Amino acid sequence: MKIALLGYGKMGKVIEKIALERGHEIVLRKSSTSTYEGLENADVAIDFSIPDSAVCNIKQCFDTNVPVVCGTTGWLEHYNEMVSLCESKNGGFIYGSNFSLGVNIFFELNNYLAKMMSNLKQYKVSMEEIHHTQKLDAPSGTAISLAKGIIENSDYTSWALENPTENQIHIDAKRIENVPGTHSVFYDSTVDQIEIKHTAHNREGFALGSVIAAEWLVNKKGVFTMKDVLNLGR
Ligand SMILES: NC(=O)C1=CN([C@@H]2O[C@H](COP(=O)(O)OP(=O)(O)OC[C@H]3O[C@@H](n4cnc5c(N)ncnc54)[C@H](OP(=O)(O)O)[C@@H]3O)[C@@H](O)[C@H]2O)C=CC1
Ligand SMILES: O=C(O)C1=N[C@H](C(=O)O)C[C@H](O)C1
Repeated sequence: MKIALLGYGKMGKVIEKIALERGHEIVLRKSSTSTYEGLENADVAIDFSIPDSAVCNIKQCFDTNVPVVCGTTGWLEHYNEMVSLCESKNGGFIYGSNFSLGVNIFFELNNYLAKMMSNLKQYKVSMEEIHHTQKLDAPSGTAISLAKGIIENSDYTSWALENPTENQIHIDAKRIENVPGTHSVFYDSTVDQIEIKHTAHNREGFALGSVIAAEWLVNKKGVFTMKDVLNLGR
């Protein structure tokens, strides 16, 4: 499979290593200063760039008729627009806030726990995410997905980084040198605390998940998620 890497930073380089190990070929390594030359030869593109460039990169893939897996976070206000564009251009598109298998299982666990806790009003939910200091967006895309899962299964209505109201989920976004990504969900009462937590030890899980998603997306049309790729059911 011929892969175009849109973004060749910390993630792009780990994705390249795993893609080569799995027998794929890299036909483009795009950074902020290079062009899209080579994209037209790709079977699939994998975008791990920056919040400000993701939309432009995705559009370029649709225009070039190359299916695209996007792991870049911090651009979600344009997600619905990209879904409509994908449908109108008959493209292939997967966005995932987190491509690791562990986090995708954690998402399911979070939904289940939120449903169970929804009638137990003595517990108050909150979240913490910890990432390296180079991260451009806060809260993390993963934290936003976790909050969405809680909102869909409870009476919480939105999230807030500061001064949450009664119906808002507080997300504490911490930045600590060299942390690849740690997410916790807490339910606190006056007598105890329940905590679920996912800790990434390195970036390999994210990268492997994105390559598996790319292998799955080739020759497919439509908008999908990691849940489809991993066949985790609806
Ligand atoms: N979904 C998931 O599983 C995961 C998502 N992420 C997300 O992936 C993104 C990238 O993370 P990371 O690799 O750590 O970040 P880095 O800062 O290490 O790399 C970003 C790369 O994007 C490049 N870039 C900037 N502008 C463009 C552009 N217009 N087109 C193509 N590339 C461009 C940069 O190029 P230059 O060097 O020239 O500036 C750089 O190579 C982030 O949004 C992060 O949140 C991260 C890990 C897992
Ligand atoms: O920027 C990162 O590094 C990460 N970003 C993703 C996010 O915003 O959730 C996924 C992972 O936690 C690492």
